[in-house]
This record gives sequence, structure tokens and C-alpha cells, in this order.
Amino acid sequence: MELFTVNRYNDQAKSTNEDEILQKLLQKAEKRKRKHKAVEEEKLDKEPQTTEHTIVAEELQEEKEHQKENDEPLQSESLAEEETPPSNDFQVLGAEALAAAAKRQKVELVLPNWLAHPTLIEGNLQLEEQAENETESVSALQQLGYLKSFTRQALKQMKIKRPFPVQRAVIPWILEAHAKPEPFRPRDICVSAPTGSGKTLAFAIPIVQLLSQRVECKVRALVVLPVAELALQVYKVISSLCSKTELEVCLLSKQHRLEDEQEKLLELYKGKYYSKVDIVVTTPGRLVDHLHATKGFCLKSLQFLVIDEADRIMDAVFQNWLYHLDTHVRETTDQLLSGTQAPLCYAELLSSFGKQPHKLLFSATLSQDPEKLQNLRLFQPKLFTTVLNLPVFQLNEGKTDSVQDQIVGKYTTPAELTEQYCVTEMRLKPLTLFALIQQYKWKRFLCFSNSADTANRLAFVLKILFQSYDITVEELSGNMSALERSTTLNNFARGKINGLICSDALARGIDVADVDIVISYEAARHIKTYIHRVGRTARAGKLGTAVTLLSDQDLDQFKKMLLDAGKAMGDEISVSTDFEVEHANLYSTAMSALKDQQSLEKSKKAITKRRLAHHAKLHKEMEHKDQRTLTLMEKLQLKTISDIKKPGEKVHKIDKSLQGVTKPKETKRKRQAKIFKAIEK
Ligand SMILES: Nc1ncnc2c1ncn2[C@@H]1O[C@H](COP(=O)(O)OP(=O)(O)OP(=O)(O)O)[C@@H](O)[C@H]1O
Repeated sequence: MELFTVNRYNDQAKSTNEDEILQKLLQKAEKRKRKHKAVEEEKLDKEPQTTEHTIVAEELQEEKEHQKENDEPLQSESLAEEETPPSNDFQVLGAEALAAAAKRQKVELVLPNWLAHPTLIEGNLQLEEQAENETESVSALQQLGYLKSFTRQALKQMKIKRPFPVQRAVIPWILEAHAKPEPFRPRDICVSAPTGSGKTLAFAIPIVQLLSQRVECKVRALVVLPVAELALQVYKVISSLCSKTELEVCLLSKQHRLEDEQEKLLELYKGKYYSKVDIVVTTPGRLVDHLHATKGFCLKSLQFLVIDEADRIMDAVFQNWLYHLDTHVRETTDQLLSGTQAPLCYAELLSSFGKQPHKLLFSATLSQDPEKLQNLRLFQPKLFTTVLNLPVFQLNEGKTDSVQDQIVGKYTTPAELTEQYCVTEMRLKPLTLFALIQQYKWKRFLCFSNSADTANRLAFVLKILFQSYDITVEELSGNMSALERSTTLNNFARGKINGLICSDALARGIDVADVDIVISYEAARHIKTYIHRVGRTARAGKLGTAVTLLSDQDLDQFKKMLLDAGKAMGDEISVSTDFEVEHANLYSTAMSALKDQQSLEKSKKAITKRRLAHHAKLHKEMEHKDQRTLTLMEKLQLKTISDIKKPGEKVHKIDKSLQGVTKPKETKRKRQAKIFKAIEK
């Protein structure tokens, strides 16, 4: 029967394979017999008196096996391949596909040409400074033909003697690109250079020089930064550069009133709006506010769009500001084309049509992920980077790693930065930090934690620990108001405070002079955060140290994070155990004071919450009652509520309705919104 099946379905192989198949079947039968015999012998050895029952079972088993064999589809190919009996294991469906997928080679992403072939920014700030000091050469600025005299003067006032490597690479390139006539359009650029390497001047100098010849005042450059503090910093740099020109710079950020900014931006003359500024420095949120609310705010003449800390702005959508900006630029062009807004002349129409600003992106951790960059719709982009100078890249040069593997997700830190770490126990971290500061005599340090609350608690404990020492520490976190933050920063800059305990809100971009040490009290969760934190020291060619406090659990993860980014761990430092033991009592006093303070705050919060909930309930009840004067009890309750309000705060309309005054005409939704607002306050 088996042979018949074989013959029937495999005509061609009939004559040639028949003997072979027969041989194989015989072999197989022989093999099975031998196996069976061996099993039997084994059983006999174990159980000399075989019961009738077992014999029957064996026979049944044998019979089953025969049956199974007969049921198996016999094909010449499968038989030919079959050397071992088929396994009875349960077969996982799709397992083959999975195995094949695992075997398949990893698909390699191919970098676009511009990312794979960047322009390298080369140079070592420290070595250059040493060389200059040794030779006492004439100020290098005078030798640079591309700098205008007003730029040189401004730089001199800023005590800048020579351009930094990133400035040497980027400034002449932008100037040259804009020197070419129409229809040439400059390529958009992305600049990835370490923290403190002078990226601000790299875009500010060419923009100011190129706009300095303008006749009519219009917004021609827009600089966007993620936070107000950074915007202020960049505004100051650009303002100093413009000091010897007619250019007007304006800062737009949520720290000012919108109306005040509108006044600074525009003036109305004979029914037409005229721009009073040439360069606008802003945050994305504030920009969107003005695009929506400021009549006459027009960006159709925009020539430069600078996005500083570009990866941060790309990661967070920030009210989709780029979309709003694009829509605004397109709308004004459409108005010109449709005739609703008459152009002055044909040349204006031509120049405004479809014209996009020159986009300049800067960051120390610029994403070199093509997908992310695509969102910015860059025009024939060009990359300037220091990343290929990484030790990891040099190590891998002989290997097969693609350029993509070597540059995407890799970041450089300043060459002047020394990185260290200190392993300690989780519960002793504040004490270890205190010991480190004392032992290494750190006098100007920034200490970063992962949250504003931790910064607050740590500052509290450190203040107690340092009470009898001449070290002052203060908190600087997102929990504080903008005014409080800037006062604290100023005090630190003036040397009134030795150390700031910060949250990551200010880890980026902030340029505080002469920070010797940056401590990560908690290891940064992301490599970008780490790069920006440690970048607050070792700026502008100065030396600096970054120390990370790690618990045993954090150690491996931290090491991996650095390795993935092409960085090494650095040296380990430690504190003397004697010092820690000596201050153990002080530490426990500080910790119990913290506990007391926390429970006090907790109960304060609970009381406020209860009062506000009561307020909301009372208001709800009053809403449903007819208009009537309040009872004495209700008046008293209202007084308690008004006590919660801050001094000087306006009395909300809700209170009027509570006092029995005629209810204002408002919708239910509006009223609810007001109540929530009041509760929030
Ligand atoms: N050519 C120069 N010579 C001396 N100092 C300079 C020069 N260029 C910039 N600086 C100084 O270096 C410091 C850092 O500059 P800047 O803030 O532009 O760095 P950055 O690369 O933008 O840093 P980050 O990535 O942290 O924002 C500033 O204090 C600036 O005044």
C-alpha cells in the first residue's frame, strides 16, 4: 500500500527511488525492532515479573505505533530526508516563520547623504587659548575679513578675542551662502556642537551683519527658544551685537504683558501697521499668542528662522507652533496674490511668493534621526557636527558599523569636562553629597535632581547640614515663580550663593559663569538631560567637573546609557566614612526636621483643600436656591473663604452672587469655569 502510494504520486521517481525507498523502510523497521527489544529488556531488568496488564499495554503501544506509521503520508522526499523518527512534540504554529524572521538580517537604515557626510567642526578651545597666550599674537578677530567693524567692536566689548571652532565653521558659511544672487537659495543648516561652545554667536553674528544694511524696518529674523530664561539670554547677546547698528531687537515671552509687547512690536499710522523691530526672540507659546492676537504682526519678510535647542522644540510639539507659523506665512503670501493686500511693486510680489526663511537649527543634542528632522521640512539641509570626533567613532573606524550607527544618538561633551561618579547608599545620599562638598571644598556648584519636589527637600536638608559652615545653598526649580528664579540666579552669579539645588527645568542652555562642579544628585534618566546638565560647567574653554551620585542599582543602567551615547564612565570618587559617621547625628536631625516640615505642609494642604471643597459645595447650593440674603452662618463661611484668597486678589464674581446680589447673566459652563479657577487659586 505504501509503495503504491509512492508510485502513484511520484511517477518520475518510481523506477529510480523504489529500491531506495524499500531499503529505507526495511532499515526503519529494523531500527524500530531493535529499539523495541531494548526497551523490553530494560523493563525485564527492572520488573522481572511482568504482569499481564503490562504486556497488554505494550502490545497496544506497538500496535498504535504501527498504526501511526501506516497513517503517515509517505512521500519519496520526506522519506529520503527522514533519518530519525518524527518527534511527537507539540508543534507551535508560526514557529518556523518566527525562526526565519530571527534569521533574517537586520534591516539597515540608510542615512540621507547630508547626515552621512556632515561638515566636521574641529578645534580644541583650551589648546587654542594656550597657543594664543604663549605667542601673544595680535587679536585674531582683526584677521577675520568676514567680520564687519561694528561686529568687531561689539565683540571687543563682550571681551571676545577670537572665534570659537563652531563660529569659525558656521559664520563664514552663512555669510557666503547669502552673498549668492537669486534664484540661489541657501541650504538650511543643522549645527550639533557641545554645550558652551558658543553656538549663540554662531547664528547671531551673521544674521546681524546680513540685516544691518536694511532700509525698511520689518521682522526679518525670528529666534525661537524653548524657555523664557533662555530667550532672555539670547536676546541680551543679540542686543549687544546690534548696539552699533540701527537694528531693533524685541523679546517676546510670557514674563511680559501681551499688550506691552504689542506696543513694542508695531505702530499704527494712518490705518496701517508698521513693524518697529527687525529681530524677534521668543518662545514657541508666545509666538503663537502673537500670531493669533496681534493685528498687523506680519512675518512675510522673514529671512531667518533660528531654532535653538532644536531637539527640545522638536520633541515637544509646543502648541504646534511651526504649523501656525507656516500657515501665517502662507496666508500673507495668498493675500498678496489674491490682491486683498496690494504689493508695493512687482518685485515685492515676486520676492514674497512662496519664499521660505533660511532655517538654522542649533543644539548640543541635535537629533540626527532623519524622521524627526523631516517634520521641519528643511531645504537641502547641511549638517555641521562635532560628533564624528567621538572616541567611539575612532575606535570603530576599521569596523563595519555604518555611519548611522556611529552618529545617531551620539553626543559630545566639552573636552574640558572631567566626568566622575560616586557610589553611595540610597538613604545616605544627602549625607554623601554634604561630605563630598566639604571634602572636595566645592564653592560654586549646581546640583540637579530629577524633580522639583526632590530639589525642594534636598535644599531643606542641605541648609540644615550647612548651618554651621560658610556654605550657602538655595533651591532653584520650576516650583518657583519666574521672578524668584531670576533673583536666585542673579545672587548665584554674583557669588552670594555657593550652590543651587535645581530641577531639570533649567538644565538647558542657561549660561552661568564659573560653575566649577555640576552634581547629579539623581542620575539623569535620559542621555540628553545628562549632556545638558553637565554642560553647565566647562563652558567657553574653561575646566569643569561633573559628578553623578549613584546607588548600586543605578550603576549598570547609567553605564549603559553613557556607552550607548559613545561616552565612557569616568573615574570613581568616594568620601571618607569617618566624616559620614561624624555627621550622622546632624544628618538624622535634619531628616527628622524634614519629616516634621512635610507633615506640616501636608496638613496645611488638606485644610485648604477642605475649605475650597466646602466653598464649591456652598456655591452649588446657593445656585439652586432663590435669590435671598445670606444667613449669618453663610456670611461667616464666606468670610473664611475670602481669607484663603491672597491679599490684593480681585473678588470674584462668584462671591457677588453669594452675597445675594442679582445673579450675573452667565452660562452654566462659564460659571463652572470660574469656580474651577477660584478653586485652583
Ligand atoms: N568666541 C568666544 N570667545 C570667548 N567666549 C565666548 C566666545 N563665544 C562664546 N563665548 C562665551 O561662551 C559661553 C557659552 O556660549 P553659548 O551660550 O553661546 O554656548 P552654547 O553653545 O549655546 O551652549 P548651550 O548648548 O549650553 O546653550 C558664553 O558665556 C559666551 O559669552
